[in-house]
Amino acid sequence: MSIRVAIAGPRGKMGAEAVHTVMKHDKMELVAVLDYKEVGKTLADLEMFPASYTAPIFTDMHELVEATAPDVLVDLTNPHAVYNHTKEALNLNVRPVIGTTGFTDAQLDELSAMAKEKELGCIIAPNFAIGAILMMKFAKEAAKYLPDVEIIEMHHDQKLDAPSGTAVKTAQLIQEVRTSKIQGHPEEKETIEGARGAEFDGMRIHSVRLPGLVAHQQVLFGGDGQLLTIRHDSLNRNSFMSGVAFCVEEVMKMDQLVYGLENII
Ligand SMILES: NC(=O)C1=CN([C@@H]2O[C@H](COP(=O)(O)OP(=O)(O)OC[C@H]3O[C@@H](n4cnc5c(N)ncnc54)[C@H](O)[C@@H]3O)[C@@H](O)[C@H]2O)C=CC1
Ligand SMILES: O=C(O)C1=N[C@H](C(=O)O)C[C@H](O)C1
Repeated sequence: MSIRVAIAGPRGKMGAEAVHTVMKHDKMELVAVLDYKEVGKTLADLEMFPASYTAPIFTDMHELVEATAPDVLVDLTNPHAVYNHTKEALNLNVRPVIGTTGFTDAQLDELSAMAKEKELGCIIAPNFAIGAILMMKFAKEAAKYLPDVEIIEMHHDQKLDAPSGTAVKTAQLIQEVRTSKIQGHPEEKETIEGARGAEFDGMRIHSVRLPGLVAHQQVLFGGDGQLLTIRHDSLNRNSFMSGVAFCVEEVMKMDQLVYGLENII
């Protein structure tokens, strides 16, 4: 039996890749897509997709679910839309696989409680690329020994949220093992606001946005006379697609929310 998949954000950079991934997958069926405005009746009406892509386009999640009964909703939209999409999907007994970043801690807690109550799988993955998951795992390990750390994340200049979901997740994983400390000189002062980056439990996170970049992060650890750099580069959005397919299959076996692929690989 195929897994019935719906995708929110099909015209986006990630959404379009995910459409191709699901269409090519022999265990999945793309039953519908969700957009925020009327752009056509089916994907085939859009120039960017071939005529064989006949999944209908909806602008309302309730109508989409009623008409096409998806098992899974993959969301690749934006930080403003994703929370409501996730909530609506859970309410309609559709399992969310969320790649969109920008959740608050309170939203994650609320969605986790909802998924638990409904006994429904839900994956919120700040990064689907296996190399990025390994970077985060290695950074967590390194922080046990080298607690002075700064994160530099670098993305394309169309990105809406800063810091990236991956940088936040990396800092949270490091926080689990690192003795809390304020870094840098105790009396340091910024002469231009923001010069030292965002502060997370004493760590600093720096966000670079430039055309030409895709998604890159380095985690720098400083020690006595030494520097360790752990770096990951996504060179294209195909780097995320095996993770998307993995999550769609995995979420069908789950009955609660998981935040971060490091918990299930
Ligand atoms: N978890 C991961 O591995 C990755 C996550 N991302 C995240 O995925 C999200 C999307 O990234 P991109 O594709 O680069 O952005 P994008 O801007 O290219 O695409 C977003 C799409 O969502 C659509 N959209 C906006 N509001 C909507 C709504 N209410 N309903 C349906 N569609 C809506 C827009 O029309 C647009 O086509 C971002 O939050 C980004 O951070 C991006 C890359 C990898
Ligand atoms: O917006 C992006 O492009 C990406 N967003 C995710 C994030 O915020 O970490 C994942 C990846 O870095 C690409």
